[in-house]
Amino acid sequence: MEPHNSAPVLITGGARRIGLALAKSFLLRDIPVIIAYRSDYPALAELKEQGAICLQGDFSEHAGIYRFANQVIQEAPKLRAVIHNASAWLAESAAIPSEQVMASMLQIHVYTPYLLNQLLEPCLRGQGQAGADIIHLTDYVVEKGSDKHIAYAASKAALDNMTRSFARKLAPEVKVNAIAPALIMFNPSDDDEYRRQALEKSLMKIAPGESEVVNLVDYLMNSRYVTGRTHTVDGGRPLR
Ligand SMILES: NC(=O)C1=CN([C@@H]2O[C@H](COP(=O)(O)OP(=O)(O)OC[C@H]3O[C@@H](n4cnc5c(N)ncnc54)[C@H](OP(=O)(O)O)[C@@H]3O)[C@@H](O)[C@H]2O)C=CC1
Ligand SMILES: Nc1nc2c(c(=O)[nH]1)N=C([C@H](O)[C@@H](O)CO)CN2
Repeated sequence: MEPHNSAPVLITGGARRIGLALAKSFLLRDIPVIIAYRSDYPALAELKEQGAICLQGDFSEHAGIYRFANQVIQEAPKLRAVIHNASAWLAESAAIPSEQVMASMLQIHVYTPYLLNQLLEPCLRGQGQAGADIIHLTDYVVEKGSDKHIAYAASKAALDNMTRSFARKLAPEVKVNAIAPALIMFNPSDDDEYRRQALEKSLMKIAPGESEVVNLVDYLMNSRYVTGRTHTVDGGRPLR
C-alpha cells in the first residue's frame, strides 16, 4: 500500500503480536504510525527507534479512552487509519464473576472502538473520497458463537455490527471494515493438545501468522470502494 497521504495510522494494542506486526509493516514502508500500548514490552524501544509514536493507553475505564483520544489529537490532526486491534480473549470461569467478564469484554471491544471512532472522527474526515479507513478486528466466532467465550463473542458481534453503522455514518470520506480471523497465531501458554485440536478445525490446518492480517489490512486500505463489510480469515473453517 502506497501512502496517499502522510497522516499516521493508529493501531491500538500495537506493542505485541498482530498489532506489532501491523506497526512494523507500515514503518518498513515509511508510513507513519501511532500505537496505543498498555503494558511495557521490549518491542516498544524498537518501534520508537523506527519512528513510531507510542502512547500509553489503558482502555479499562472510559476516562482512559478519552485521555488517549486527546493525546492522539494533539499528536496528529489527521489520521490515515484507525485499526482497533486491542483486545482480551477472556473466557468465562469460576474465578471471575460473569458480570465482570461481560463488562470487561464490552469495555475493550465495544466502548473503546465506539468512543474512539467518534472522538477521532474529525481526524479521519477532511481527506477526500475514501481518504481514511477504520478497521475493526473482530473474530470468526461472531458467526458461530462460542461456548467458552460467550461474553467475548457477544462483544465482538457488537463490534461487527458497529462496522456497518460507522460505514453508513462516515461514507464516503471514511471506509469502515471488519476483519474476522479464526486461528491466526497461538499463545505461548497453548499446550500441544490444544494446538493439535485447534489446527484440526480448519481445512488449511495451519496457524498462518500475522501476515494474513497485515495483507488484508493493506488490501482494505488500498481499496477506494470496499466498505461496511466483514472479511473473514478462517482457513476454510466453516467447511470442516
Ligand atoms: N491471535 C489470534 O489467533 C486471533 C486474534 N483475533 C483478534 O485479532 C486481534 C489481535 O490479536 P492478538 O494479537 O492475539 O491480540 P492480544 O491478545 O495479543 O492482545 C492485543 C493487545 O490488546 C491490548 N489490550 C487488551 N486489553 C486492553 C485494554 N483494556 N487497554 C489497552 N490495551 C488492551 C493488550 O495489552 P496488554 O498486553 O497490556 O494486555 C495486547 O497488547 C484481537 O482483536 C483479537 O481478538 C481474532 C481471532 C484469532
Ligand atoms: N485478543 C485475542 N483474541 C483472540 C485470541 C488471542 O490470542 N487474543 N486468540 C484466539 C484463538 O486463536 C482462536 O481464534 C482459535 O482458538 C481468538 N481470539
